[in-house]
Amino acid sequence: MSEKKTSRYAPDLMAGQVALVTGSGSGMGRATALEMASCGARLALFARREEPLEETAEMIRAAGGEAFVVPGDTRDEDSIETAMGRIKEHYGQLDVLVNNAGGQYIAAARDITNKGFEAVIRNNLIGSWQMTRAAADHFMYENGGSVVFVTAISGRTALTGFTHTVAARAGVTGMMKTLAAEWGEYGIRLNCVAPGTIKTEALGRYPIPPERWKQLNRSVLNRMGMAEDIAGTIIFLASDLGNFITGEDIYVDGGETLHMGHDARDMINPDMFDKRERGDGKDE
Ligand SMILES: CCC/C=C/C(=O)SCCNC(=O)CCNC(=O)[C@H](O)C(C)(C)COP(=O)([O-])OP(=O)([O-])OC[C@H]1O[C@@H](n2cnc3c(N)ncnc32)[C@H](O)[C@@H]1OP(=O)([O-])[O-]
Ligand SMILES: NC(=O)C1=CN([C@@H]2O[C@H](COP(=O)(O)OP(=O)(O)OC[C@H]3O[C@@H](n4cnc5c(N)ncnc54)[C@H](OP(=O)(O)O)[C@@H]3O)[C@@H](O)[C@H]2O)C=CC1
Repeated sequence: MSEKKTSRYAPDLMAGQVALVTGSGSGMGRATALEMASCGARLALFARREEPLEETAEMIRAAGGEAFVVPGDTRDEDSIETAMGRIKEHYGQLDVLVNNAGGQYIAAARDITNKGFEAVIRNNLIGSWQMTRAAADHFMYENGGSVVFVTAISGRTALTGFTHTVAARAGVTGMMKTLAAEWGEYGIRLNCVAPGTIKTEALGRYPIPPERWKQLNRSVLNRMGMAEDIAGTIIFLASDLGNFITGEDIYVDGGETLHMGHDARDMINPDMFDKRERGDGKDE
């Protein structure tokens, strides 16, 4: 169930559409770009490092798809303007924007400086705003479109060690809802996908050995999330499948955020809750 799957949607689901995915040189961004290409979308790949983007583009081309690399930084207006201009020249249209780029560092709130807080807000909130505003200005006010933001589960629960990014992601969700209300009349839909703990290269950047992630994972589905789990939901929202969905915030966390308060399994007898063979009920 957890193995990587490709082409889960119809191969023409996104035919004729152009999609820009930020942070598409790795992790969820790459998985989304690959799967969108397998649905017939033509891709524009955006991140700071060109080499990983070229690798993604090569993977797409090797599978028969079309991809175009536009390096840039979501915090840098000039690089965004350049990217939009190049997309206009190359494809002449942009129908889907996935704001997936982001990142932060772990720190106790008492150790976060104002400069550090601002850096994380810039990377995760302001960057997403700047991309979205530019996509609307250049393409979507005129022709409509769909925007998906990748956030985090922090809208529903506290996430100690991440005060700055929780503030940024909650900001993205609020911004998304308000833009959805304002921009419906332009035919622009906006939604968020909030991932739980997802097994990507990024987890390797935390000071935790890989096996610890398995222990720390609170998904009720007994596995870690995969980049493809997130990609599938992003495509559902971005494509025509989500045609009447806007202003939504979908959690893809394997039930991670179901845990609130006490857990009886820690207090009573854990065996009571063990997985058991079920009878047919006749003798019970
Ligand atoms: C959401 C839940 C789960 C999420 C999972 C993932 O996201 S997986 C993704 C896994 N993670 C990633 O992918 C990592 C991505 N993270 C980053 O790229 C950076 O954290 C960034 C977003 C702040 C870069 O913004 P930038 O280039 O604008 O920043 P800069 O380098 O110039 O620093 C500005 C200030 O920020 C502070 N500060 C910065 N780093 C640290 C630190 N390690 N330690 C302490 N403090 C730190 C410091 O105050 C610094 O000022 P100083 O003291 O130098 O005068
Ligand atoms: N993995 C997880 O468990 C979770 C991740 N998230 C978030 O989901 C998103 C994807 O995560 P994941 O795939 O795991 O992470 P990755 O670090 O693999 O991907 C993030 C990508 O964003 C790009 N990026 C970062 N900052 C910028 C920027 N300022 N401008 C342009 N590109 C940028 C990076 O490329 P480059 O360095 O080349 O610019 C990188 O490829 C991120 O926003 C992450 O914070 C949220 C919840 C959980």
